Amino acid sequence: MKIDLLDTLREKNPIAFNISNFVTVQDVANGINALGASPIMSEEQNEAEAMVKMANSITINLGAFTEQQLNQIETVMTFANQYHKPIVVDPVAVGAVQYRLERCNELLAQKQVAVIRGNIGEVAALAGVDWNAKGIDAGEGSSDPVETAKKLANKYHCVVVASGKTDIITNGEAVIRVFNESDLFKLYVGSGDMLSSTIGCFVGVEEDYFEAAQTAVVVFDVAGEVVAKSMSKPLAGSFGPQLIDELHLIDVKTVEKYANFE
Ligand SMILES: Nc1ncnc2c1ncn2[C@@H]1O[C@H](COP(=O)(O)OP(=O)(O)O)[C@@H](O)[C@H]1O
Ligand SMILES: Cc1ncsc1CCOP(=O)(O)O
Ligand SMILES: [Mg+2]
Repeated sequence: MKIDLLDTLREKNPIAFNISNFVTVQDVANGINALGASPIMSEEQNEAEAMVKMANSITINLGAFTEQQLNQIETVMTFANQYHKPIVVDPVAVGAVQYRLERCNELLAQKQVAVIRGNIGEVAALAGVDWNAKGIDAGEGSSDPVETAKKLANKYHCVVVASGKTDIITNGEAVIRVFNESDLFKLYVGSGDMLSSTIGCFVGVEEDYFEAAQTAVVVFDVAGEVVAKSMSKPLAGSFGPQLIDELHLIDVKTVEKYANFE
């Protein structure tokens, strides 16, 4: 695993264009800014081409899109493919809302993305695998998460990150599992969105998207684990800001020391 991509990220300070949701946009912007990227958000169709040309990567979060935003998202994805800029998609709640699932599958069928990052309920829905998702959360199911993630990666010829207590990263063949974790991630809305946008930062500096996704997951998970272990009162409200602080502080040595993957 290329953990020193963290240094590359900070040297290059990539412009990370994010189409976020109104719930978590500020945590996403501050999280990836603290990490060493340069976030920019936009919801305006008329500046789509300029945004894509300027950006090193595009992260599209489908957390709370409107019909108008969907048109902008389509335009942005078209330009991203045209200008060869990597796209990360976060398919929020596609396992729970049929409308979202249909729109997301349409986008993924028409455009080429670098990485899909969702919880296992979202990944299963896109892969067409049986699972009971619960709103924005993964929910429950008995299908094999690794086979499910691989199926989705092969369906859309991209890297898939299926997050959860264990995070699964696959290009459809090879699989890496990351075991760093904390229950506090589940209590902080936006953890998943921040992870997706962190992956967006790394695909902006590394053309091997499988490698980029691995580094992003390990950096993000270790940051959260380090924070959780350091808290005298491990509570949800203060976890988020401290996670942002740790994304600022974390270095290659710390990640190498605590990273737990195979
Ligand atoms: N059950 C869990 N226990 C510990 N960490 C988790 C758990 N679920 C998710 N995480 C961590 O939380 C982050 C967000 O993942 P997840 O909760 O699956 O996304 P989402 O918020 O989109 O549902 C990931 O870094 C993942 O490692
Ligand atoms: C609560 C909520 N509703 C629509 S988007 C959103 C945030 C989802 O964030 P995450 O998937 O990172 O928990
Ligand atoms: Mg999510």
